[in-house]
Amino acid sequence: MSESAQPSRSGADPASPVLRLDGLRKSYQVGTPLETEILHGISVTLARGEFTALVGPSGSGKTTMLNVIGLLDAPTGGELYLLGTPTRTLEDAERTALRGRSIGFVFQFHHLIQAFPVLDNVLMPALVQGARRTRELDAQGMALLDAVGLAAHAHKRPNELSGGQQQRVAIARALFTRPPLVLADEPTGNLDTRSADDVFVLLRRSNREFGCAVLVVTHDPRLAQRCDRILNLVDGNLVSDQPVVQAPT
Ligand SMILES: Nc1ncnc2c1ncn2[C@@H]1O[C@H](COP(=O)(O)OP(=O)(O)OP(=O)(O)O)[C@@H](O)[C@H]1O
Repeated sequence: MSESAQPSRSGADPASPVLRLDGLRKSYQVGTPLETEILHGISVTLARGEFTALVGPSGSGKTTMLNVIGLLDAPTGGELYLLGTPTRTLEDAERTALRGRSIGFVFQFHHLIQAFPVLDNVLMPALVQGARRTRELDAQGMALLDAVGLAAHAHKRPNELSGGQQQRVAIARALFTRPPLVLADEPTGNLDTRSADDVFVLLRRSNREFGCAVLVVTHDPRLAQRCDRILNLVDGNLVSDQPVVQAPT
């Protein structure tokens, strides 16, 4: 995998943490004038290259937090710094551009486009940012598919692959633009134990070899223990932030 590794293309200040949340709040309007607050002022910093689990009971706000961090949903209070850039006051176009070059997403349901071959799915983040389809781009996609062990499947449709293989394609897609931050929302939630392990190992390897910070939501304590750090969210509050002491591998 390291052959195709490249430095981050974000161009942001390399000294700043990849992510800093400062009193982040998120409310939803559930009626008029009823508003319900889901995230109650979260402050946390993720260093570059850190591999962090986000755990917590169902309904505690993990997906909400990931969506806000991913600039898919706007916070209602506090500030979110991505690579040192405060994001609250960004215009939509600036926010979209920052998201595109800084964040890779891996969801529980991989959201691959079934109408396109696997390789095209991997290239998609670059294509939607306006990259031209060239041989070089294809070669980069193939190198990444090779790295996730799926080069032989490049020209198949995603639904010809197993669930675990499709999730590995989704990881290759998330890594294609070499984002400094990868957000993964229960990426193994839909997989059997063995495929879940494979996907997790791949995320870990990507983190080590590409140097991207990974924030992964998981309900699986076994997987959380394989991260560098565990954030525990309860009722929209960060109640603990613990380093994980790794057993030697
Ligand atoms: N668009 C919305 N409008 C109103 N309330 C919402 C909205 N999205 C989420 N919520 C509420 O926010 C709370 C947190 O939901 P969220 O999906 O973030 O929790 P979670 O920790 O990811 O849960 P799970 O582990 O079950 O996926 C829930 O009470 C949910 O009903």
